[in-house]
Amino acid sequence: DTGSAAATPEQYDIQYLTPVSLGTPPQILNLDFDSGSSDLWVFSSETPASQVKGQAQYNPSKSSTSKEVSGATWDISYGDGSSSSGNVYTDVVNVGNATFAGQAVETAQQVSSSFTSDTNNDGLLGLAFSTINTVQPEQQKTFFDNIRDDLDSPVWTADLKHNEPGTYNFGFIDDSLYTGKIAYTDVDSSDGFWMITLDSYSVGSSTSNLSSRAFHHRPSTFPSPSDSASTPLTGIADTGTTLALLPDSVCTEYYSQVSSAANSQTAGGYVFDCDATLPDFTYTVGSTTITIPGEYINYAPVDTTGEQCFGGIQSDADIGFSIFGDIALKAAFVVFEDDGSSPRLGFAQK
Ligand SMILES: C[C@H](Cc1ccc(C(C)(C)C)cc1)[C@H](NN)c1nnnn1Cc1ccc2c(c1)OCO2
Repeated sequence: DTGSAAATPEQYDIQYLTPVSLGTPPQILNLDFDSGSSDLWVFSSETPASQVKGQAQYNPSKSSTSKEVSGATWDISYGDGSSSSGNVYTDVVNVGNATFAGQAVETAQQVSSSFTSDTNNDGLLGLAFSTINTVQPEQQKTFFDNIRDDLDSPVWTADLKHNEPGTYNFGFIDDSLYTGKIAYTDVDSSDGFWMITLDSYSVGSSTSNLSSRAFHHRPSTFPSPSDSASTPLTGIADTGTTLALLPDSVCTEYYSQVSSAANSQTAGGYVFDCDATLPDFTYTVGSTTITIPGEYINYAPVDTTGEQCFGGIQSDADIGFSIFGDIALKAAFVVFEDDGSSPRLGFAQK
């Protein structure tokens, strides 16, 4: 079995939505595939009308293959402060022809305001590890965990793009979607996330890290480029988070290259003049180097004046690990591989 479906970005690539077919006859909902959470939940006939603003709703009573999971409930809170909760059914779920008949479909009886106001997002499809699924009393499996054994290969891949549709594939690696080699790194799934350590990162093209003076005249206080070029970054690969949330030291190093940048309390992070030229951000996984073009890091205007823009790299303070969100992932072809025992992440240029 294999599946292939489009990942279409909302404005500013704030999230990517993918059509999913639920039930019999098929009910199509556009879901946010989220490798940083593990619940498949949807707006439903059970969501109060006051909390629905244009979203498509899954109606289990209109599906001949839905079964209520008696006594089961779910309740999830996300790091950005949003939340949702409700009941659980099983039904046929089809993602680009990869199909599982008894997938847990969590129907929302409550969603927080940020979900209500996101009119095109009909729910989330979790692709982190099933150990952090929130259904009680019996935890449910993610779509990938359910279909893994039926897939030609125990993988799913993300080819997210900047301001244009990309692709989520299940069960196969499409060699036409990348160039060079896929470099793999081991995943620590003990917290339920695709947690990895990137071998190094660098800001701008390496020469921009050097002082303007000749190499051998660099004063000893100047941060040697090797400081960042061999510093590892530990974090989670999270298709459901828009930005790259990185350590304060990395943010400081990055925005020190942007003369108009400031860390704004009011804006909630680093902002700069919208006409600023931003340096690239490069990270390496084994022998593969991924470069995020500076223009991707000019994320979006802070307000309608369009003078100040919000950075795509922000601080991971208070989270406890970095989050390699869409800003970092859309520059790469990413392979999420899990044979059930030793999960790995692969990165390739494209
Ligand atoms: C935020 C998303 C989950 C989500 C996606 C979309 C939405 C809207 C549709 C309403 C736009 C809300 C929520 C993320 N998914 N792994 C997540 N789920 N749990 N933690 N994270 C990542 C994190 C963690 C901490 C942070 C953060 C982010 O932003 C600021 O601080």
